[in-house]
Amino acid sequence: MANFTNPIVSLADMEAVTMPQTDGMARDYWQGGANELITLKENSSAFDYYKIRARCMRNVENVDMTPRKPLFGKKYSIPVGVAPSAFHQMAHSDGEVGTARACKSQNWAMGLSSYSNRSYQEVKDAGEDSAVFFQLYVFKKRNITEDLVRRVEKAGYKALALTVDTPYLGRRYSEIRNKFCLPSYLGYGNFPEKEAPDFEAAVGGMTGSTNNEIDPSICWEETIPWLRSITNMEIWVKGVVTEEDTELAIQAGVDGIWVSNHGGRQLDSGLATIDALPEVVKAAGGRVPVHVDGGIRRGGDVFKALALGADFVWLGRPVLWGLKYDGQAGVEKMMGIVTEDFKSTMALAGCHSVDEINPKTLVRIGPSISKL
Ligand SMILES: Cc1cc2nc3c(=O)[nH]c(=O)nc-3n(C[C@H](O)[C@H](O)[C@H](O)COP(=O)(O)O)c2cc1C
Ligand SMILES: CC(C)CC(=O)C(=O)O
Repeated sequence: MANFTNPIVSLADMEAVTMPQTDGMARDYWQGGANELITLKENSSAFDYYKIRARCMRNVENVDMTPRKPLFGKKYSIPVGVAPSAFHQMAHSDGEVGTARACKSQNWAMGLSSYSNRSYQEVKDAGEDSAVFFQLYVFKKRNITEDLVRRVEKAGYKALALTVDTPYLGRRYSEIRNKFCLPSYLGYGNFPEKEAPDFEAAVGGMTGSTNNEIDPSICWEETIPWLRSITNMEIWVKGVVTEEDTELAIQAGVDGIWVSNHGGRQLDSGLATIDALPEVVKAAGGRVPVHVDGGIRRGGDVFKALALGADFVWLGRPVLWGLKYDGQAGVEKMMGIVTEDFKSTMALAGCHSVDEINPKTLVRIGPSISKL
């Protein structure tokens, strides 16, 4: 564990103490985003436009944080999970296995990145019922993708989270400037040696080319039916932010929608996800579950996303801060902070259960959103 003197009481504290002790290349990779970081910053700041309408005198001695609906038949502790992010061994030698152990011990759900350092099998063994989503990038070499999908299904993952906001990597200036590359002692856990994706070459965005390039031609008509033809896992799409794509996704037969802008790492100047969420929830109309990630750092942020209709929310960067802080124990500490903060928000807002967190518990102030 790094040497920290002050108690860590918020995720902001955890970020503040871990980042200065993180090697520059890793720090830029985790903290960075696309272009001028407008969407990255607004993902968090947009939460402040939503204010909670607290009810009082409601006997909140007991507060139940269990999610509204089970996820893949399981009741997790809280409707908050670990979003898939690449290369956890840059934060701690246990990598994604440490993350998975924390998820299992705290009964949280976890998504694993295609680009994990530890393998999908090691993570499944460590996380068991917590390791549910396998985040999928479809590669130009479809045989590599197909083989991977079949292997993760056999390992027991419940769903693919097909990332649909990354036909090319966003232009992340810090990664381009410092020529981001995976340290040579780390590997790509999910691919046999000869098929390892060449991520470094993709860092230039559209100008890059990779060994296993992400396929920019994926589309509703072709890709969802193709995935259906090769797997019985559920197929979710991660990166939908509009009502139009919500409808197309449902028409294509997806099992769930994950509202995301990749933590502001892809298209800059896209809407903050908390602002995109209501239109997706409305368009989905209860036909499929809707999850969201992006900028969630406080119990109040979780509350607001649930009030706007999300069934579940996911955390990206805070997991890396936790891993950096103290491996599995650091991730558990991060989870403890979020849990405590969410419980406190529910109680102070007068909600006994997640079911009571609905749009009436919120108002939005500040600049309004209108379509042109
Ligand atoms: C360092 C890093 C790596 C990521 N890698 C992936 C990835 O491999 N696949 C993916 O779909 N999303 C990836 N994401 C995006 C996350 O899944 C998630 O959408 C985002 O981090 C949520 O925003 P937050 O970090 O503000 O919580 C990554 C995010 C970060 C910060
Ligand atoms: C290896 C990358 C493609 C992982 C990713 O999605 C990201 O860095 O945002």
